[in-house]
Amino acid sequence: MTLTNISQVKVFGGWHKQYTHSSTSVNSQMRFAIFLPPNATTNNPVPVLYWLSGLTCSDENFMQKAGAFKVAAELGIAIVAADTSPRGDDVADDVSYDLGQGAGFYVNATQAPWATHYQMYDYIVDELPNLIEQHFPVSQVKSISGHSMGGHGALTIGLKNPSRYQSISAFSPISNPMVCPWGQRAFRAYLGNDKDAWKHYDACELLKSAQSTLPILVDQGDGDSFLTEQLKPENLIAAAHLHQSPLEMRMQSGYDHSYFFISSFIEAHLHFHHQHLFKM
Ligand SMILES: N[C@@H](CCC(=O)N[C@@H](CSC=O)C(=O)NCC(=O)O)C(=O)O
Repeated sequence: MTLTNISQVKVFGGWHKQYTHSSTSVNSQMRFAIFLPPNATTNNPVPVLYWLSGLTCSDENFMQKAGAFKVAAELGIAIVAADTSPRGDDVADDVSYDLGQGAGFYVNATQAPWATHYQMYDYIVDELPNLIEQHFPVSQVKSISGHSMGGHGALTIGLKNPSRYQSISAFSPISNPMVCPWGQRAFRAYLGNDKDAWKHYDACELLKSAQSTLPILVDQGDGDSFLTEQLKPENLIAAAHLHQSPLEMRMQSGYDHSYFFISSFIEAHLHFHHQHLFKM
């Protein structure tokens, strides 16, 4: 698979680079960004934190706003930021910000017109890590994190694939998409009306049926304007409680839904993942 490098810049002794490539799973051109810490070499492959962003985002929001590079460089962790959907003139879209391009919800769509390209679950779980491990000085050891729609993606992908990841974290995740407007709209479009199909992509439903899970850290601002209607962290806590799943939910006083919040706590998330990425 050919990667095309479209930018590279040195930061905190490491490198931030963007690439485009032709994706077989989503059947379109895709772009991602990678941060490589200074100690990443062929002789010293480093573990990777995969970052999934929220509605309206691309690979750039996290990389430009989260302030993650200094600590990732110190800890020797690579970070890969994916796009949030397939893109392009021939890719189905919607006029609203919460469906279509920029809003792929990290599922494999089964419904027309979305199913042709919206296979973001396969892209994130299989295709992107395979590409990253083939082309960069990284190991197969990985963890996953994300924000809002990307927090939902990190939780569901981590919970469904406990052997592939070491740890999961999320900022302000859409915790129970089956019962909130953002999730219901996306799942109805991408997955159809059968709610049994929705359960495979709902973190609360996955926790309810989980016997054991990876360690999970969630930070949620109590000043978040989406908290009550869309995010529902109390449902995640209740679902984790059923089987004593290892969830640490931290309510953070006064913080909103923005990248100001993410940048305030990203250091703690990197340390949390470091503890699990390097325990082997
Ligand atoms: N445009 C919408 C809200 C869009 C928004 O807030 N997007 C968030 C993620 S929300 C959940 O997935 C985001 O990360 N935006 C990008 C950023 O850089 O802040 C509206 O106006 O309500």
